[in-house]
Amino acid sequence: MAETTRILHTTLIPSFLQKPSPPLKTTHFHSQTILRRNPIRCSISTSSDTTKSTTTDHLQIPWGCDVDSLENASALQKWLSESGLPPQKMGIERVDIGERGLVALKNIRKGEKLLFVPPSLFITADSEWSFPEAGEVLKRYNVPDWPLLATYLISEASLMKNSRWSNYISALPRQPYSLLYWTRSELDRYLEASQIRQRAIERINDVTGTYDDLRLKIFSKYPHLFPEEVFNMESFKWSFGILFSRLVRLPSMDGRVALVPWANMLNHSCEVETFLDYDKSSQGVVFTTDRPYQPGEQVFISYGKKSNGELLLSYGFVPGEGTNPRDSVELSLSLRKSDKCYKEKLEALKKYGLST
Ligand SMILES: C[S@@+](CC[C@H](N)C(=O)[O-])C[C@H]1O[C@@H](n2cnc3c(N)ncnc32)[C@H](O)[C@@H]1O
Repeated sequence: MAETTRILHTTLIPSFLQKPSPPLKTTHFHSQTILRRNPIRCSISTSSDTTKSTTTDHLQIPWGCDVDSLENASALQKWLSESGLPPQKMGIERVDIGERGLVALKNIRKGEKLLFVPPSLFITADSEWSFPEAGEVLKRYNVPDWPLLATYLISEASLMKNSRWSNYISALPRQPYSLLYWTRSELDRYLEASQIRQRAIERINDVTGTYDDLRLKIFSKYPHLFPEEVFNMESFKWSFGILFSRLVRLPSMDGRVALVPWANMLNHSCEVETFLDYDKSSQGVVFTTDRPYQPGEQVFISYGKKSNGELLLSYGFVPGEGTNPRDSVELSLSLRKSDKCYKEKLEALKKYGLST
């Protein structure tokens, strides 16, 4: 999966909303006459937990499915094989770790390459828009990959069956596990004394700020392309939640980021060290197993050597207690220049790779 922290800090925070190049001449939108968007509807929350939300109105995303639902899984698998995914040794099933995941249907050897998802099935910043004019506007404003992909996902999702990605989007969770859905009091209560609390607050602020920027500088100028009933804070929370938990960085494609249907169904295990990447020889996204699997066993990849806090921050889960050898906590140490052993302490810190 992509290293979201780095991506956010390099692409989301800088002021990406530069002045656009000369205005678009196109003002007629043929596609819109046949494609209809599905607005996000309001429902009244029945929750009695006052710590949860400051408002009783809860906006519901009309696309996707329940986080543990297999209802759209067979349609997804059928669509993928009709769209060029080769026959697989795994299938989507309910699993103990990660709710849904890929499970071995046959014996899988250690060192075997699996998946082979072709690039035609990737969603990237270059994917074709069902509303090409909307994509052109964002590109004229030089919107970077992450906010562009977040907007693209909402645009396609709102078209429901009319999007070419409808089978993929229908199988995405309606509410991905993500700290973006936690309220401030939940962050304060459950992440008290953890540095992840501050990083979560910053991330929530980044997402909110990105949406506000897009709305102010682009969406409000093109309401016919980006209606507020569809492109709003709730849908952005959803799309960023999907990107944080599913966007893959592909080292062999120059670090390109992509949503890779099917590969997206793999859950993380701290016990494996195999990563997704593009394989030039087979021209698809693969991973190589580093252990054998028997039929019925869940197949895992690694989302990276991350601490429990980092996994929670990006993917919304924490591995079972004591199962993550990479778990760590950050400690802030300070060293005063007036300390009479300042030089020696500094040397010692440097020796162990600790920065000051
Ligand atoms: C790339 S998706 C994997 C497929 C996902 N389980 C699904 O059903 O769509 C990443 C999400 O899966 C879940 N997940 C992955 N690995 C997990 C693990 N080891 N324990 C718990 N949840 C996990 C988390 O919700 C995470 O945000």
